[in-house]
Amino acid sequence: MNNFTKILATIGPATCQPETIRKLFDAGINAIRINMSHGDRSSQTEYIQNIRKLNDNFPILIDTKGPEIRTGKILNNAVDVGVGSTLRLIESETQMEPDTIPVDYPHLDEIPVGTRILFDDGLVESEVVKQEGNALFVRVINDGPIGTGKKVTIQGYRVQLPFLTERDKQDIQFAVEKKIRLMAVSFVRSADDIKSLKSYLAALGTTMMLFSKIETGEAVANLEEILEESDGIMVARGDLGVELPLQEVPEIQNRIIKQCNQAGKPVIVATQMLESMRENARPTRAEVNDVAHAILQGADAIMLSAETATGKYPIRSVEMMRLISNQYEKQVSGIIKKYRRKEEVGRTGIAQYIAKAAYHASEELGAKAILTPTESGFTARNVSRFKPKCPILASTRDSIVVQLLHLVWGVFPRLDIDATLDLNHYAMSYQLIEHYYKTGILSEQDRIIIISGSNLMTKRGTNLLEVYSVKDIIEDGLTGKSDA
Ligand SMILES: Nc1ncnc2c1ncn2[C@@H]1O[C@H](COP(=O)(O)OP(=O)(O)OP(=O)(O)O)[C@@H](O)[C@H]1O
Ligand SMILES: CC(=O)C(=O)O
Repeated sequence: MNNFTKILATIGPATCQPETIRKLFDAGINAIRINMSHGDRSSQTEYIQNIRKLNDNFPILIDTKGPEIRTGKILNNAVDVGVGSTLRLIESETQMEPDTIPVDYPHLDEIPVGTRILFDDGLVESEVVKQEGNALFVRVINDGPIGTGKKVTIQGYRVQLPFLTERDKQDIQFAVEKKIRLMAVSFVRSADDIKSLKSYLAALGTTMMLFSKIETGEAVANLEEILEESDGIMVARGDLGVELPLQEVPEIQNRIIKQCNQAGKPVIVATQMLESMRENARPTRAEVNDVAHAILQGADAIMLSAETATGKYPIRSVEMMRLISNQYEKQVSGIIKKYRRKEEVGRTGIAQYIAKAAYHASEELGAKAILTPTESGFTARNVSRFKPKCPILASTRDSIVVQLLHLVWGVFPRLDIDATLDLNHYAMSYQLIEHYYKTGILSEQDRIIIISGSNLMTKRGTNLLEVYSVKDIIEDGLTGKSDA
């Protein structure tokens, strides 16, 4: 059992066929992202159907559009704009003339002359030179292509759209109908945004695991409260790099990863990780270094965007990420140990202490795995913080918890709907070990660690650490009495 770092791949025209999805699975992805800013209902429906045909339970994460502005449909899919040229921005769905760019924003008349407007995460930069009715005229500062559905960033301006737009609500309803349980939430600004989304989901009679995307200065400032309300975080470097000075992105990424690790919540590092592989079969050295760096910093998951959505080498991109993660992931515990030890003195709860003890025991005893029966995933997430060298085998009765745990570093979740909590402790341990023994994950000579709550019935939380030799427990059987 390898592949502790989780890989999230964005699906798109390059990868939506079943045979390609199968290859993505085989290359080692752990979840698929559907970016709701692109495609239409029929393509999104097709993606979900094709994924589920191969694996009905495969984790799918929708990424909301959020209160953002995008270009409409551009003729021939992209237009090259030159430095010094003037473009006219209007609210429209489709481009009618070459020098007019349609955008999906009704308040263009609020944007003052002199404002910087960036397209496609800053690829093309421009400045407003004139307002005329509802149209804005901008002068291009650096040239490049402007494509269909590309992000439009108006610097220093707070977009006048509600946190949950009508479009987002429709997209979320669609995801709920399709029984999707993971969501990356765009442009979260505060904990209140997440609370309002939870209320909206509750009104729809459901819950989802929510990954807040940190992509603005406001979100960076409110990280602690956002993290508290969220199930996980995504470092959305595309927007971060245009909303804030680009050179600040590395230190923000570092801070977010540390804070998520400390809270025991999964963090995904996203955007341009192997960007050049959209066109090339091999990444740049800098990209390989970026992926390695995110892993060594303690990221739970790394993401592929256009590389797998529209790129020429989607499968190779996943394979490359796997090669890099396999090279570095076993080194993470040594690197994070120093700062973790300092942080935790005097702050540890009982369950956190047991998780830490499980990590230490696994290293000293050379354990094959740490087993955690878990209701909410909390225990498994807490062990994952220490990045042990052996897998964390988590079994839970809750399918939404399984989905989340697929994105947590080093955790291999299993849905165990038959788990009975009225078993005595030994019998529960026996059943778990027997399962992993029969499926070939454990063998007789292995030692394993189980952490759980001593009183399964009252669910008082994790307070027990046990160490077993697989051979002994298999010999002793369900009741713990050896026949010999
Ligand atoms: N479903 C899709 N259909 C077509 N193209 C897609 C799809 N998903 C992604 N893409 C393409 O891949 C590019 C990168 O994907 P990514 O998901 O990072 O989007 P993005 O537009 O940069 O926005 P975001 O900030 O939401 O991530 C997109 O700009 C788009 O061109
Ligand atoms: C993923 C995303 O939305 C970003 O990087 O901005």
